[in-house]
Amino acid sequence: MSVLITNIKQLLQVRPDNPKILDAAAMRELPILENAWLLIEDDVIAGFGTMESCPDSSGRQVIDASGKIVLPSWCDSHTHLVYAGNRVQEFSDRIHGMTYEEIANRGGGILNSAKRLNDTSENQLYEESKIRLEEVIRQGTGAIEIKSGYGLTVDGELKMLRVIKRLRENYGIAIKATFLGAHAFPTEFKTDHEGYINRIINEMLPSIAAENLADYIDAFCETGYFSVSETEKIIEAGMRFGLRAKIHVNQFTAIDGIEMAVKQNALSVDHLEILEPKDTEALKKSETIAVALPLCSLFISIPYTPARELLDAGLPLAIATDYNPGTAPSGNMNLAVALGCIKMKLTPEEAINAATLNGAYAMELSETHGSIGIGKKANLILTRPLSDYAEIPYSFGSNLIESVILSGKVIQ
Ligand SMILES: N=CN[C@@H](CCC(=O)O)C(=O)O
Ligand SMILES: [Zn+2]
Repeated sequence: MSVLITNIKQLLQVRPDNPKILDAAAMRELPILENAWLLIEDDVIAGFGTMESCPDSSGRQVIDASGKIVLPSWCDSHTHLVYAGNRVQEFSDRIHGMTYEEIANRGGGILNSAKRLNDTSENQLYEESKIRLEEVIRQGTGAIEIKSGYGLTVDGELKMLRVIKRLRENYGIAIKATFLGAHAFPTEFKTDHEGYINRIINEMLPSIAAENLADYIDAFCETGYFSVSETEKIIEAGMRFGLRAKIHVNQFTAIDGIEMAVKQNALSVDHLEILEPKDTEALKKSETIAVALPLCSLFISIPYTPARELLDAGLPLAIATDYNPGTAPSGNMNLAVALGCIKMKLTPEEAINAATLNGAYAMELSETHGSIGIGKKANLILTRPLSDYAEIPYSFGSNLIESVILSGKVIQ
């Protein structure tokens, strides 16, 4: 199958040299082609250029993109999209003044979702999750990471990861799976951390590896959750099974988890709403990327990741949604990009780079996703007619997407 997109007003993120990551200096630039064409053969980008060199359209499906913008699909490197039910009751409780921490302390939060999930069948969980996946695809996401972590039992974690596997098999979107058994301590292990960590290491990890269900390992490294040394133990165990770390850290407190994660060569450290100069120092000269989650900051009213501090230190940054029932019940990357600009003071160029190529890096997908280049996956967003790409974060409440292309197939 061959699809030719013509008369593209602005083709964004054109990087023929196919870089794998963009540091702060590179993030300032968003290479574009004006009045462009793009050719898709099967599921990959086969060519692009300006309209003077547009290839013959005969025998090809032609999409006229006059006035419209084309960009690579969003790469959402941090989600918990597989979950059961929702937490609307806690939403009301927070509106009435309770904090996330208070709700968690009375057995709500992650443990609430875990109870629901363990009472839900694998089929039901798949049906609920696929609705969310289909929605984020329509919102322009073309590569996504999905975590487990609402099972907290061997069966529950396996159930979640099998659902992620089924989603990967049934949809054209790239999906990476992360094992997050260390999301919270189940009530029965509240005073027996070692017992639960042993269960993660000796029971969950071997079963997951036997079915090849995970790409990465994660832990919630936070005061009241997993300490730095507990997190390190879990990372090391994951690495023995070939799972590199992506770590929840510095969401509420800075406890030196970033330094440890960098030492363990984590792929990403995610959240970072609370950041100290030593954390930024630790990230320099590392291959670990910082991932900001602005929808979480918006939804539970916590600080936004100080993106300018990270960029001023020369570091690369990715933006993701954190789609989950408790702190960010939305997988809308368009909104995450807009908040990156409005609340984190990123320029539109920086925010789009953070949500495409750097997001792909945070899933080890930047070879194939996140920019326009020959041979890269044909996962694209086509906007409705716009004056300029800066309208994408500017018109933050509007749906600017006219259609998306996933693995070369046009989805309206
Ligand atoms: N902080 C840890 N995990 C999720 C929230 C989980 C939940 O509340 O269900 C997050 O990234 O914000
Ligand atoms: Zn998260």
